[in-house]
Amino acid sequence: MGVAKKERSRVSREGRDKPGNLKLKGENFYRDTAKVKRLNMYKEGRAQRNTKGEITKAASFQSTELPTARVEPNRRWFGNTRVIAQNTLTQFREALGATKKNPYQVLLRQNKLPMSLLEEESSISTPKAQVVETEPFSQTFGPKAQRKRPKVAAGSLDDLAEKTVQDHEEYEQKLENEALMSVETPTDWIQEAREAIFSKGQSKRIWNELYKVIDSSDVVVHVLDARDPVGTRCQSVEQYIKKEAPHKHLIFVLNKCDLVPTWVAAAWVKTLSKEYPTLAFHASINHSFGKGTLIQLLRQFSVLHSDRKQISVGFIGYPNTGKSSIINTIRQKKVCTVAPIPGETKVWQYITLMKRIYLIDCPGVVPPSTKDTETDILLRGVVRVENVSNPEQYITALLARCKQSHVEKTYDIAGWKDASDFLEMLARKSGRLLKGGEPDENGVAKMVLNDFTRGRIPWYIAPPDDRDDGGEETSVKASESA
Ligand SMILES: Nc1nc2c(ncn2[C@@H]2O[C@H](COP(=O)(O)OP(=O)(O)OP(=O)(O)O)[C@@H](O)[C@H]2O)c(=O)[nH]1
Repeated sequence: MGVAKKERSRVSREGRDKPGNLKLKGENFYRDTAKVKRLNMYKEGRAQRNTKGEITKAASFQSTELPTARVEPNRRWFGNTRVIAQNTLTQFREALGATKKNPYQVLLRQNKLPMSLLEEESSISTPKAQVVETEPFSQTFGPKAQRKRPKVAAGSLDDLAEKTVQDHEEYEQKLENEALMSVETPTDWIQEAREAIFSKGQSKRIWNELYKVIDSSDVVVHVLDARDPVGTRCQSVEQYIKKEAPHKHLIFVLNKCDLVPTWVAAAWVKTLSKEYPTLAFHASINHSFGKGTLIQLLRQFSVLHSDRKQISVGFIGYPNTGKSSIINTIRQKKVCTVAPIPGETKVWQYITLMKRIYLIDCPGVVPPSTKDTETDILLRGVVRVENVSNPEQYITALLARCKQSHVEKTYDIAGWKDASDFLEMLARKSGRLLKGGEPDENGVAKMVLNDFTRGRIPWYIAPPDDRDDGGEETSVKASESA
């Protein structure tokens, strides 16, 4: 019996209606043209060799005679091109550049404008040494080269030193930004050396929450503490927004203005307004300040984006600056949990302010920085004081930030020589003694630190002197009348 016949009888015996692997004559038995073509294509992929293994005919892809693979140029490619004169370009750059830099003006329809013409950065960030364009090759290189001295960026040693310092600062800034982008801190060795509690607000989880809030917001409200706006400013986050999401509006809200004299708040608003629109605020459900202005501003943003169904406003900033309190104040209701301890807000939270405006509360974040000491971090209120193991060591720095008369008035004591003496006097005055009459310096130091961060002791960082207009001065001074 032939193979085909055997196979057919096996298939019928097993009761199957389809033949097995064996090909039977009939339908699909012969290869059709398409299949033959495909099989030949596979075959051509290999080089043909003789019995010795030498290639007699190269595979098609190995052939040196390549077919012409050229896309024919088309006039339509250039149909959407405009040519503008140099002076028109300059006018455009001046007019739009001024508007773009002004924090109180908004550039609408950025997608429709040739924004790339405004930014000349690309040519600056990748400078090309256009040597051959400016001097012929023979003059620049080779045996007849006339060029002896290399052209360096700095003219003198001082210039070079200055440039090195500048480069170093830029490098540090870059590291910080990279850390921010990768949600990892570049300063792992610093983190390890520090107590874990001083790394609060820097965890991956918190940064992820921050990114979620930034991504979902059209307006980002950066909440600063009026007593120390520079210390509670997250510049790396600002730069991140400027670079990655320039279409989002960023504004500053200077909260806790009730804890500083009016002139200090006014001076800080003036200084910070040069960079971003800044509002002074006092968060309180019944006796607030700045609530109307903030709501008005948010309404203006919603009008600006009238094409959208709603806008989202994200509140970001250091822990304990009062983000949740501001939301409660403008909602006139306790919608977010507020506490005098940092890290109260754990995850982001959506709140409806009105039909077209949503608010988002974000946990407090602390940007990784190589410059901040543990004392700076503690006195900014980032850390829960009860977890600090040696609170006494920070009292010297604390006393240096406050005016002596205010501390005397707050605790009704006077004439201490140093921080330890101060703590002892305070412990005796308030009756906080340990067994055997020893003053409880640890407990008293924690109390003083809490009073400092919660505003019982008046203090503030002096705003920069308006006369020199430098915007850098942050010397520590105590308040005149808080
Ligand atoms: N004096 C004064 N205290 C304020 C003001 N705003 C907030 N606070 C206090 O600051 C503390 C922290 O407020 P929260 O609203 O919890 O701060 P937060 O920024 O949400 O804090 P995290 O949850 O850690 O991110 C609370 O004890 C508030 O009562 C203000 O304008 N003035």
